[in-house]
Amino acid sequence: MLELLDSCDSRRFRASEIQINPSFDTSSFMAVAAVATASPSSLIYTRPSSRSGGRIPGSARRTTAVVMAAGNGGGRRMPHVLTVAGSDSGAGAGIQADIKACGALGAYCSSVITAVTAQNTVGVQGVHPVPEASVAEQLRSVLSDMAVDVVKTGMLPSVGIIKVLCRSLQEFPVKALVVDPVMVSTSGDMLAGPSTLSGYRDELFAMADIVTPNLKEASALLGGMSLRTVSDMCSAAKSIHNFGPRHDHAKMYFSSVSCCDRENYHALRGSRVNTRNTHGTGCTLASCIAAELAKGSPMLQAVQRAKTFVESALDYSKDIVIGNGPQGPLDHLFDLNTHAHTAGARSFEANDLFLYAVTDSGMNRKWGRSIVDAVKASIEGGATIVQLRDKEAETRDFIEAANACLEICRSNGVPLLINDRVDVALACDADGVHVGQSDMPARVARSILGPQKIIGVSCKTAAQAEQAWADGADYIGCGGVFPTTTKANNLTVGLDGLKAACLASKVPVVAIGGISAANAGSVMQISVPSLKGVAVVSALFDRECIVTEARRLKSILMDSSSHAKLSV
Ligand SMILES: Cc1ncc(COP(=O)(O)OP(=O)(O)O)c(N)n1
Ligand SMILES: Cc1ncsc1CCOP(=O)(O)O
Repeated sequence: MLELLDSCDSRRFRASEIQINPSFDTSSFMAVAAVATASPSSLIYTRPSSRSGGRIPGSARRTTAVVMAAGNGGGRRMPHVLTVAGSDSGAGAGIQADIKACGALGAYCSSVITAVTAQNTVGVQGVHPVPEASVAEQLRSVLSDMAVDVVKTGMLPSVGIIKVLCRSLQEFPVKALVVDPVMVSTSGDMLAGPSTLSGYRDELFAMADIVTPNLKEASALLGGMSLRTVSDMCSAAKSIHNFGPRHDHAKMYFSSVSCCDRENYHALRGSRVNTRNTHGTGCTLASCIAAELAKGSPMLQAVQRAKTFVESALDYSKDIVIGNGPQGPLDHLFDLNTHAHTAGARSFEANDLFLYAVTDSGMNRKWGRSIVDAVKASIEGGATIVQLRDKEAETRDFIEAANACLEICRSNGVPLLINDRVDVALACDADGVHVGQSDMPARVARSILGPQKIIGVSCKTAAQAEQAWADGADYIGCGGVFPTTTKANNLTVGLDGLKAACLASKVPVVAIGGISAANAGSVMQISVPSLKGVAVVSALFDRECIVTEARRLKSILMDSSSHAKLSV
């Protein structure tokens, strides 16, 4: 399927395309993938202040800088979608859905409101078109000032408004036009009069790059034609295509199952999600296509990504309850919320670093215990955070061990991080990762893992600490403080090096390397506020009784930190 999709990539922005989507109004548009594919690297994450101790996180500062630079004519432009649609008071569809969907995919979304509707999960209680002159004024405001890449249309309640839009697009051409010919709501209520059919057919379709009717709308556009089989849908797509788009490589997409152009037929299969929360899926699909086009995706890729997004949103939203009616909305921002909602997961606090247990598979083998028993014992002894560090494990075994340890950590409210392996952390939904200077850069890990996960970075110097903060790290691990045999070829920074890094660090610090009950007190006594604890491997896992050693260390740390507090 992907090969077929790729074969059309060269036609970006030139093709006129038609999609008939029969299933959004019947809850049948289903999740193929459990993981959202909204390209994470293009999202700008700003983390909540509770995670950042009130400071402005690096990512938020960068966003501000971009906005200011763009105002001065420099800086980075954001992909920009303008939605021309109706307001849905319930915010499941219309303008509100469009803005959320574009935002979730990293595109800026401006809005021209064509109608104000009163609706909820029960149905549509009122439709009030906005006067044509006001629509024209809104269009001019946005299009004359902002660099809009793609226009996406939703509810256009009258032929007059369709004509106003066509004139604006002639005056201010954009890269692509996505037309979602909204006529009937998912609840079956009429949102545009029959006269708009001619407006679409005679005016707007000729300018469109893709048209995305659902089955009812496709049928209405074709004079009530019955559309039951895939073959019906294919011929409907071709008929609708004949209304307008005139480009050489004209394509047609139809249904959640397939899409085609003049020469090719592409399967876009999914499976059904059993949910009542389907309100706004049509608007969301069209907006996602628009957002992807604005980001520069070729049309088929944009359609595929949009479909994946909607499928994931349906899957993630299937159990949410908003309103009492039969048709609930999606949670468009599921990707931002998912990890925060993971049962047992909680946000990072600096004091989590107090007694940081870093596992070692070799040591546990030597003492004849499983990783799970070792982690259990460290938590029983008082470890406040655990890192799974295994340089030899096969990926499958690593994930299995991580899942087992995660269960223990979650039930004890202790975060579990994965050493080096962002893929393993993602696979088991661990609380985060710890990366070194030669591993995946923290800013890349952040863009992959999203705003909620914990990211620690190994740093030996003030400059590395500064960089880690700018990259969005939650904490740094500084060391080796003392010589150690656990990690080969590791430069020792000593207490002075630790102090320098702590003084420079804007995020909490944990000391690591050669730390044991014999010297943990001296580490904490450097008394720099950013130093929050010690991370140990052999002092716990290369001992006969992990619980006893953890308790001993904890009590030393508590003594020395209260001593340090008194002497500050
Ligand atoms: C808490 C903590 N600090 C530092 C390290 C070292 O990480 P790294 O530099 O990536 O070395 P390896 O652990 O990969 O050998 C750590 N793991 N944890
Ligand atoms: C992983 C790591 N990073 C710097 S030193 C070190 C090893 C710490 O092990 P130990 O606590 O046994 O000295």
